Amino acid sequence: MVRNTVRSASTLDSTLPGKLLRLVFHDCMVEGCDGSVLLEGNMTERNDPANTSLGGFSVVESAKELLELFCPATVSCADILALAARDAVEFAGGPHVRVLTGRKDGRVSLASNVRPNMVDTSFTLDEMIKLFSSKGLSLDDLVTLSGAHTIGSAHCSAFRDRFQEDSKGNLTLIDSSLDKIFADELIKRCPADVSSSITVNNDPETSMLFDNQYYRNLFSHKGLFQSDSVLFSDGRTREKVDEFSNNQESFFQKWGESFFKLINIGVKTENEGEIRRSCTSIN
Ligand code: HEM
Ligand SMILES: [Ca+2]
Ligand SMILES: [Ca+2]
Repeated sequence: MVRNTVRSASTLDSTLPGKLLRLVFHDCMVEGCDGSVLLEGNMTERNDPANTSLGGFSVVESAKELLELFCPATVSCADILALAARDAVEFAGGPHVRVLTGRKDGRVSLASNVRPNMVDTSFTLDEMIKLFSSKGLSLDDLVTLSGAHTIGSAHCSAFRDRFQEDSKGNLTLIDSSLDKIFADELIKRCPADVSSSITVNNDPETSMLFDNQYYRNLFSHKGLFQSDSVLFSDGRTREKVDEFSNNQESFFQKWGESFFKLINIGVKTENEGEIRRSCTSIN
């Protein structure tokens, strides 16, 4: 049922696979993979600036409504999210990977929990390594999971820190790790006074396809975020980038392992959680 819901929604809206994949990442980093990111309310995780550009919530809710009709109180929102992200990757051309189920939904969702647990594009490699390892994710997992940026898009503000605005309102590149021609294209699409709704493809070459193009882009200095570029510029991660850019099979195989680790972070069982009736509020 989750699969069919994701398939039909993604056929109508091709931006959904990227949204669903990002959504599970933001769920699992905060309070574990427990659907905490789905809860609506005044001070919930969704209100933190890192989460205001998240999407795909309605797909999770549609799958939930269907499941509640056919097997009430059985499938958690946290499981739906993990399954939906897995299917989204597959529909975008990526590998099919296994997902275990049995996650309970959490009852806690606090905006103040997001900042200390979420990565930011301005992070150094050391900061990213530290945060990932606190979730049980290794350096190789970081390189592999960053490959998610082979699909989806980003708002102009997400990479604005790579440019500086002069007194006339013109942007200039201040980050030498970015290709100049690519930077000019980004400035054209995202001038200083750009509307906050404008987005740019994460992968300028194959934005709809889950492939290893992300790693090739890093080689040609076309990583969109500073946190992407650093994976190529730092010797500790460059070797994996090199391997994945030359060998899609190897990326797909490692993706299965790393994604499996991601969607099992801090899983709640038994009385640690519940099976929500609706994904946007606790029972
Ligand atoms: C390692 C550090 C990471 C940083 C700093 C980062 C940051 C970002 C930012 C700023 C955006 C753009 C959001 C927007 O403006 O709408 C984005 C998009 C995205 N991220 Fe990441 N991300 C990271 C890792 C990951 C991981 C591990 C995954 C999943 C496994 C992921 C999946 C995605 C996807 C699929 C999108 C596109 C979303 C869409 O199309 O709506 N990211 N990321
Ligand atoms: Ca969570
Ligand atoms: Ca791609």
